[in-house]
Amino acid sequence: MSTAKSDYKKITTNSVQEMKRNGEKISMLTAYDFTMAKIVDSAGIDVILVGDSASNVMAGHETTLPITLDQMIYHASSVVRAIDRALVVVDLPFGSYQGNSKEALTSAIRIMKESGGHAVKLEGGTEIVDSIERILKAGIPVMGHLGLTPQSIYKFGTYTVRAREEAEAEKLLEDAKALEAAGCFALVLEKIPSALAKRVAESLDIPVIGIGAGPDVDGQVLVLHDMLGMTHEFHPRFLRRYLDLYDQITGAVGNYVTDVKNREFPNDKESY
Ligand SMILES: Nc1nc(=O)c2c([nH]1)NC[C@@H]1CN(c3ccc(C(=O)N[C@@H](CCC(=O)O)C(=O)O)cc3)CN21
Ligand SMILES: CC(C)C(=O)C(=O)O
Ligand SMILES: [Mg+2]
Repeated sequence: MSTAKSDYKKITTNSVQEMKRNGEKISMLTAYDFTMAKIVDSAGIDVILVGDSASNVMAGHETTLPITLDQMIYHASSVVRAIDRALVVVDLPFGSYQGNSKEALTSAIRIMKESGGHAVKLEGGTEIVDSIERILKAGIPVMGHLGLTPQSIYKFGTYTVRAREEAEAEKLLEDAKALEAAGCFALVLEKIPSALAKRVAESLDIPVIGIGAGPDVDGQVLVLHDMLGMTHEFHPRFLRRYLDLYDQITGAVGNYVTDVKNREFPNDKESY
């Protein structure tokens, strides 16, 4: 497939599964606010993730752990108001689903009811299958997330590539199969070897969307602010920058400051 954006009018969980069956790659980016979501949706993205990376990108926290369910709902409701076409998936934040399956369901229902998002994403494998099943029984689509799972960063201590060792790789494949069996409509794989990601994508019928998982998966996801070059200090190997907005914004703001200082803004045409 060499087409740019596909001709789906509205993306659903069924559409992304159909894309995998048809060999069409799935495009996914994060968004956390109305204005950015409107641009990304108009540009033809398939899936918008309201990621808990908002904790880093929007709020300046070091990890994704501090962001709350209320804050995720605020971001997600802003995104939902902007979109005409994309499927909107919302991360369940740390602490809103790990307690038990009832807590997970309550959190997922709040996301759906209060934000208008279309699906939720949870980090983890077999240990959260009962929660996933309970959420699915309520009619809420679930996306899985395996490999580098930032909500468990303190268990691992680093953001290095995951599942390099054979035992870990087998465990990840088993987790992926368990998520598919539980009924997840798709799965994110973060920062794992390409060969393993390929194996997972070939072993599953549901779409596998990679970030730092190589080319042989069914779709790709990046954090919007990273690919736009706004997050200056963040340059993992998997990141491709499509713009250098940090530098461009710095230049624009610098020009504005100069104009104000030099009394060159506003001019007559810009005044009443
Ligand atoms: N801005 C942003 N982009 C992301 O992709 C992102 C977030 N925030 N926050 C939540 C998680 C955390 N993620 C991460 C974090 C670090 C690396 C990483 O590769 N860090 C180091 C290497 C660390 C190591 O190898 O020990 C790097 O090279 O930048 C990758 C994904 C992905 N997610
Ligand atoms: C990096 C993606 C997959 C994510 O979970 C996030 O942005 O929170
Ligand atoms: Mg996340």
